[in-house]
Amino acid sequence: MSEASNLQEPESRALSINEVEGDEGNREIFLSVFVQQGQIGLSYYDSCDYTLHFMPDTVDNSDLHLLDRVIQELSPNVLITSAKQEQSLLDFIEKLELNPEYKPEIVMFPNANFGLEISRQRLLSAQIPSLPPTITESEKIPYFSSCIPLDSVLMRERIKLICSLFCRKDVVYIDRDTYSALQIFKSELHPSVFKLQFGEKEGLSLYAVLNRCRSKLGSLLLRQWFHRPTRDLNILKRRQEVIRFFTSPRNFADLNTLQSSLRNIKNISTLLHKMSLANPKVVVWQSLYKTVYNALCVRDIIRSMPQSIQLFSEISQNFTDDLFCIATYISKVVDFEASVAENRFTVRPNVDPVIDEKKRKMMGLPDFLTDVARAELENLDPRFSTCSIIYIPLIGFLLSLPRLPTMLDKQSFEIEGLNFMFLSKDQLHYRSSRTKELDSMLGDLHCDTLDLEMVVMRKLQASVLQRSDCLYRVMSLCAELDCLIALAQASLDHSYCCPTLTSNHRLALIESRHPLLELCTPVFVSNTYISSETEGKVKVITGPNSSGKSIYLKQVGLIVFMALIGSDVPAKEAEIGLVDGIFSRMHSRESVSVGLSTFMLDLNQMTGSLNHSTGDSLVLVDEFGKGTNTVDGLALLTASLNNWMHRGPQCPYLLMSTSFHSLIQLGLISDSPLLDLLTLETAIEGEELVFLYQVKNGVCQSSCAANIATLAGIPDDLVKRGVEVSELYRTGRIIRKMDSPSSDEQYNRCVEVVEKFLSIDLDELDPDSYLKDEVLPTLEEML
Ligand SMILES: Nc1ncnc2c1ncn2[C@@H]1O[C@H](COP(=O)(O)OP(=O)(O)OP(=O)(O)O)[C@@H](O)[C@H]1O
Repeated sequence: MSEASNLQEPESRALSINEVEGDEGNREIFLSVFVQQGQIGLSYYDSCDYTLHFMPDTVDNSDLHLLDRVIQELSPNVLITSAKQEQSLLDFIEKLELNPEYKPEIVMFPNANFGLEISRQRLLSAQIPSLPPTITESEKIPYFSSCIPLDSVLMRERIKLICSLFCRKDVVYIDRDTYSALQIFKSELHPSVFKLQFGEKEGLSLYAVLNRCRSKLGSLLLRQWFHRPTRDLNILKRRQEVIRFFTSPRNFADLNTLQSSLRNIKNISTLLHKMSLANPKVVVWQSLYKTVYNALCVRDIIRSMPQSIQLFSEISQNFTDDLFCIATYISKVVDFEASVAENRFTVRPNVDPVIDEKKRKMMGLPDFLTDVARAELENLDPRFSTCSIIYIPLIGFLLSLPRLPTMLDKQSFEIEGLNFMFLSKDQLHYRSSRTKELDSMLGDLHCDTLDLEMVVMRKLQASVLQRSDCLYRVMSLCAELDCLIALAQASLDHSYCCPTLTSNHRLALIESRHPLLELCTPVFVSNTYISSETEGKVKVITGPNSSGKSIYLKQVGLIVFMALIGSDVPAKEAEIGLVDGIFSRMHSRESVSVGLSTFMLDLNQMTGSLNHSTGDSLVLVDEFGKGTNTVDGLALLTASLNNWMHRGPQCPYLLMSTSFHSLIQLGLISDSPLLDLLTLETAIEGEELVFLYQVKNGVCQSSCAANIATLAGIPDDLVKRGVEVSELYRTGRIIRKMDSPSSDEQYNRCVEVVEKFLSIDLDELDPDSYLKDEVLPTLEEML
């Protein structure tokens, strides 16, 4: 018998997301950075779920690549650092301030704030909801030591809660431009005016295609995986085994049931934070109950699955009976129906006999008060036809009478034997001897009940918070499960295959596809890419414009990326040797948005690829060198290509597309066993160029620019003239301007010049002035 079925099913009323999940719109991230002797210390505080994350001190290079990645992932609102700082960080901050796209607030604190002792003290004085409030400082030390090595340099100004390690071991390097060129993320403004306040939404991107997560926590974790592709085989294999399980057809039903439970798992960090406040709202209790109930449902299903799968056995072990206790306590204690009606925490009957007794009295009160009111009416001035007895918390019982037309001012409100209290909505309120009796007889029933219910609530809060460790584990395991089910679902929907991850230095993508373009085009032509030291690590691709070169490059980059987050990939088969970075030279950002010229952007990207790629990196270069004079661009491209090839085994997996056909025709590339020349197939049907998008070995002989121009709708006469000029240039003949005189006119001009020449009297001729005034202007005209 499953444990969740012993509990009452939670109400399916939609809860306001912001109330329970934290307000993403007002999310603020404070990143604290400290650089010392090539080591970088980082920690950040996320106001969305009140967590503090930190990264143990790590070596970073002089350009602070690691810091760049962290900033790219988090986009912190505030960057905190010490006023006394190393040059590398100062240079980094200076560059950051030049970026018009993203400007965090930079805050510098005195260096003393970053000392070890002061940081330790700050941590010890922090309020951690999962720890009992009575815990002493010396008791807190072992707790903190289990989360953070306290001998590491810590730098936080405001600390509330320690949560997870922010560890970046084995993270694959991918820069901002590559993320954008490969369309891994793509944020767009929300088209609906009603949703404008929520800012951006995800456009067509790899993240949007793979994100089938049902919980917000899952989506956040998947985003984190996207920012931290890894070459840690253990992590990747752990993810793959779960995906394998859910892509098996006999497990579809479980996949769907798990997804409907995961949908109801809310952000537990936020819930626990709200639980630690004085008076959590009813919606928080509802949400917590729903979360725990659904976590138990997840546990019940997972326990029936093979426990040889690491994630499943972790869920079975870590979703302990604490969850059952929390759910049982909440369902037995909280009266959700009454709580919603009264908009406050209300205790169920049979929890506390004193509360029950008081509530019983309160329930019987209306009838009793009607009798009292009837008796009071008999003693009143006969002008009053009605009266009632009301109860106001903290004030007590009052006699309420309708205001008569003759009662105009305060004096006229006075009635003998009664104390006038106040006037509200044409009702006069009095204290009588009978109401005074009621006060002493029934007391402050309502307030007493509230106080007693508060005491019960505090106990319940404490018992939830005591079990917060288990809840945090539930949160992270559910998020992981949600992400992996999402990846499995995407794999099923788009017929992906499971890549074989190896530490061999080989990439082999058989019949691979572009994961985004295949969704937008009716027929996608799949292509194979095999790269290793013996199978051509350097591929130079030539092909007419629009033949599919860029798509081929991007699809290789995307597939390798997908494998490095543990996902299945769009291919028939794939073998992925773990790469350490993906570098690219592709157009992604507009030059205006970064304040650099297009060519300068190209050069910056190429510099990064040349300086930081290793034998295990994947480098994608699309049309480098086109932004400047052809000869100079070609020279730079050739030099870069030769530089890579001369590195031998340290040459990266290089995929380079170019329309500089002379790179090959003029024999500019050094001979190397690493080199492989590829082209994209096209065919001419009649006059028309047909793109086949099939990659094959070889070199493209013609750019087919004229055919493509015709396809694009350029007027025929312009295309004809283009072909004519191109032919004249290739064969080294003179190219005449379109507006040059016709040959008849030219003949007549020549005759004129010759006649003039014959008529010259050579004895009287001044050669200099003749040359200047007659010959040169005529020559200019003729040419
Ligand atoms: N494998 C494919 N299957 C189907 N359609 C494709 C494929 N590859 C490319 N295409 C189509 O061809 C278009 C042009 O592709 P792409 O941008 O890669 O060409 P290109 O050779 O890089 O062109 P250019 O040199 O002008 O940049 C794509 O937008 C897509 O519609």
